[in-house]
Amino acid sequence: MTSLKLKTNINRLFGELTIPGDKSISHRSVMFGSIAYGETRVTNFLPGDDCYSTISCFRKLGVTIEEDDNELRIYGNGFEGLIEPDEVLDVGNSGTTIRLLMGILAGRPFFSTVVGDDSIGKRPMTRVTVPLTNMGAKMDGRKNGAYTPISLRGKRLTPINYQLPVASAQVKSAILLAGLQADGVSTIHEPAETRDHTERMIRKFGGEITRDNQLITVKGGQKLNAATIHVPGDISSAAFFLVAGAIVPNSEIVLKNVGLNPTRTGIIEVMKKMGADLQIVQKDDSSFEPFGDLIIKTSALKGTVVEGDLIPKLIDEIPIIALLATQAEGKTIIKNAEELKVKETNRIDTVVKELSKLGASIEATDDGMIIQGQSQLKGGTVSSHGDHRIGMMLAIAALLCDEEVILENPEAISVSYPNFFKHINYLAK
Ligand SMILES: O=C(O)C1=C[C@@H](OP(=O)(O)O)[C@@H](O)[C@H](O)C1
Ligand SMILES: C=C(OP(=O)(O)O)C(=O)O
Repeated sequence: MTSLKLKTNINRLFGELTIPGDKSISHRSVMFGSIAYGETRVTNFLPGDDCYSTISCFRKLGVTIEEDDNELRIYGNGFEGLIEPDEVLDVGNSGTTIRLLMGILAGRPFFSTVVGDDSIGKRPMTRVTVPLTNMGAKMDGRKNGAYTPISLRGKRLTPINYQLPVASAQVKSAILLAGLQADGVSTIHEPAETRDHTERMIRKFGGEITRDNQLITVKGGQKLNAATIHVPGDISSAAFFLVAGAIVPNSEIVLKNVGLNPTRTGIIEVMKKMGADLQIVQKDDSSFEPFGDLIIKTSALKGTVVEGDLIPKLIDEIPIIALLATQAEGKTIIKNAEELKVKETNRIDTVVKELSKLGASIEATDDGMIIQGQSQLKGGTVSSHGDHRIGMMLAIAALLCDEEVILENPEAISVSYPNFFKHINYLAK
């Protein structure tokens, strides 16, 4: 494990950034390219570790995937084109890869084993193994099938009518990918709307899927055809610079080509409610995923409450929203966010622990956190705990610190944003 001296005490952030490709959409472009027929071309694919884990798994399943500087090309032969892998499928640190992959493998008539790193080994898998087993797949794993390694033998699947016990796009997507292989029509009811990239991908690849309020319906046996995908920038990555621009004095940042799918824009809603000087310009709704440019300027912020159906629309942004709240006037309360406990780390614990070290006034609750605003942040040694979003949040916090800040395990950041430090250095020039 290495450590890094972070940039501190910054007077201003200024300039224009093009945000790298969306992680959720990049994963799905490889998966759908692999289960469709023909040559899928993907531009602005995120070159993050998690997305390379997805590519590596599908190569082991027999799919030819070529990559050069500008483009990814995936040569799919339908679900039937996937073959039994000779090796275990290693998803690294990626929850999205393992859960969606299991949905695909559930319907394939061969044996496979999925594994990941230590963090993946602690994340719950029953949420996908239960519905997929109900559809007919055979699966087993450590602790009665709850944790990796998990072995699977896919089967001919029966459709399912399923009420999701948690608002999770990964679980929904795993069932949809299995549903596409089932003998009949499956329905999924989600307790709150979650990111809908899988639904949009099904349509983009020529399939049909319908939604009526929180009820989603998909028919098995549809043939998907290759597509040309341009991946918009990741709003979850843009979030770090939206917050940085709002809290570092005298700043103005333009963020280009940011994905603005309404199931992902909770951070914009919250920042506007807190009083952020944030504008959306050049919005383009004509593509399968909307995108646009964002302008953020230093802002006078006030505390807020973040809760309820908004949580799934900003789940990955909560660590950076917590930092934002340390600079707002008054109290911010984050509730109904217990899902944070089962991410790359327990993000309630790691956010509270690491921001407290820098002098923030923040306490953990059962389902979120309470933050008292307007703290002067100081220096210290902090850790990403191997969680990319915690590492990036701490690097943005350091910009406000007037003493030295050392970040342990900064490498984790390459999971979703390999150029992150380059982008900070560019804006803080
Ligand atoms: O479907 C996806 O691409 C994702 C869904 C979310 O997870 P959950 O489905 O577990 O909420 C999110 O936290 C993750 O970063 C990506
Ligand atoms: C939770 C995350 O990803 P995953 O679940 O794919 O590991 C994330 O990127 O914040």
